[in-house]
Amino acid sequence: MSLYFDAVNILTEPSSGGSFKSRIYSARNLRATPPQIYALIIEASKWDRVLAEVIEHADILSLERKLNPLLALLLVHDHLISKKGIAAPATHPLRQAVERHKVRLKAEFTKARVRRGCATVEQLKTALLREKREADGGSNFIYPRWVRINNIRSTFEDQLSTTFSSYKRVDTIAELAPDDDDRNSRKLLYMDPNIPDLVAVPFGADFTSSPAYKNGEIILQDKASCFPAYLLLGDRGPQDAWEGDLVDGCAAPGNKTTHMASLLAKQQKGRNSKKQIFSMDASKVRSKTLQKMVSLAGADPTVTVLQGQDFLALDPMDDQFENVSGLLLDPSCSGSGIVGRDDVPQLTLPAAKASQPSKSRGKKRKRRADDEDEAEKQQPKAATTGVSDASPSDENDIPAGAVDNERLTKLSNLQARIVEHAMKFSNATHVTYSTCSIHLIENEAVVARLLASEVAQQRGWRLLRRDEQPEGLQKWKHRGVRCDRDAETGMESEESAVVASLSDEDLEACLRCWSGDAEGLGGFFVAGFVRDPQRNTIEEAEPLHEVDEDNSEDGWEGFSE
Ligand SMILES: C[S@@+](CC[C@H](N)C(=O)[O-])C[C@H]1O[C@@H](n2cnc3c(N)ncnc32)[C@H](O)[C@@H]1O
Repeated sequence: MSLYFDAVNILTEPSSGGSFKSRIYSARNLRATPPQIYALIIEASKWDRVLAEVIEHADILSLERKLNPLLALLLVHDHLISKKGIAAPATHPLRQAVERHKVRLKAEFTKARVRRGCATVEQLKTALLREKREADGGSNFIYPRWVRINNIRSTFEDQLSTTFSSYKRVDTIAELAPDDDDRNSRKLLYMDPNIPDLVAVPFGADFTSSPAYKNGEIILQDKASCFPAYLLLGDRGPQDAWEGDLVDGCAAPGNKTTHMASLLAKQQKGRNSKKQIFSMDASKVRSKTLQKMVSLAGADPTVTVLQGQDFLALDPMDDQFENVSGLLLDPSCSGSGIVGRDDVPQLTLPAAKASQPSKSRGKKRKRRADDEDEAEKQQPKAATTGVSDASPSDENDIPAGAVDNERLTKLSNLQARIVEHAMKFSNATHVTYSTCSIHLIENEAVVARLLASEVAQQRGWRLLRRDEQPEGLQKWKHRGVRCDRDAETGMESEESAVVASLSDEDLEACLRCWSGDAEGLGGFFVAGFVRDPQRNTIEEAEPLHEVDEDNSEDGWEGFSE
């Protein structure tokens, strides 16, 4: 019986990140084996819609007060579908609670099959998969697994002939959508047309035990997160490779730093790598992850990690940074673009019934205290389960969730300060600013503020136009918006509280990603700034990093540890 309680616990506890399978395999205090629990949940999720119907029509939740909807669904699954039946002794009270109703359950199961016009149980299984797919909204909302090939340790061609050698090429993201029950084992590969060295595979693909992943030859990084480094370093080759130093000012856990290092390695093929990237994070704890990622990617010769370094406390006039020409800024944001891409199966549960006098009430039964108490504790949490909170992406330090206007304003103030600071580096010519937020106040509005700022005006910073962007990004069609988008309809909202005062050309220069469309991404924003290196009128710049007490985020959880 512990199998069913373990499965219920796994499905109802909050997500702690990682794939669903890895969470089961790393869970503590399980009494059943992880393969048994995983198989039960995956199998039950294929039949959930019909089982919910059967349980409701047989009315067993009213009759058996020890059962809750999720537990009933798992038990009835094994009772009706599994060859071995319920994995518990025949005398177990919960097994009896189901088997007492076996005639009714079987009759309702047959009726549900006939209602769907299926002659056999096999046909019913296929019909249910189709129903589930349609209920999931078809193939438009695909979040594949994005894999970036790390040029420091490998090449695109090497990976195609090793890690992905058994994968079949597909031409669209939609083809990566689950169209059968075997989604985790299908080996399909989509080559991304916008970002070099990036591929997508079906979400369930697990590389964590592959040599390429363990050796840092491939890095699991979402497509949108690859925009900033590519926007900054572009399509250069050995002839016109990036020459100056680079700064990643808000770098942990290090996806964009290692992407910059990979792009440099590709551009500088054959030449000795030298320290060229200063990568830092204000959080000491996150800096440790940053250092680990840099080492795993083989980027130590190129990257100097400044652990626990506040970017705002760097002196842009320091000799150390004299050769810095490009800066990538991906500061803390609301994370409102992060999508919950948990692969936990979504189970449709039978409706819970108000407890009615049970047939078994009053009968003296040997009490199985542990199991029965546990069954009572495990009350249903929702009509469907397996929907855990969107876990924060590793990249974002602030968990996604409701954010109020005051908080958004504070965030945008800090974001603008960080990019303005970057614009002060004496020989900087390129800066990128990005967020995984969908809010205009953190995106186009920050860009508008930056363009109007004193440092941008004095030093001639302007946006990198669409026609100047790397080829792959010029092709990207989702551009800046003037008003916030309505979360429901996706249309620009006329009532948007913030309106970005940017020209059409400036909006074209901004790149946006949206969740819920056919691109397979979450919400993301990035803009590149450039300036003419000859224009340099700010040597006597204002004092550094004056903390504005009103807007100070120092005491605010999320930025500091
Ligand atoms: C969105 S995350 C960066 C993700 C990272 N760019 C990547 O791609 O893996 C923002 C990071 O900025 C750091 N941060 C925020 N303010 C900072 C500051 N003033 N100086 C340095 N790091 C800062 C946070 O600690 C957090 O790790």
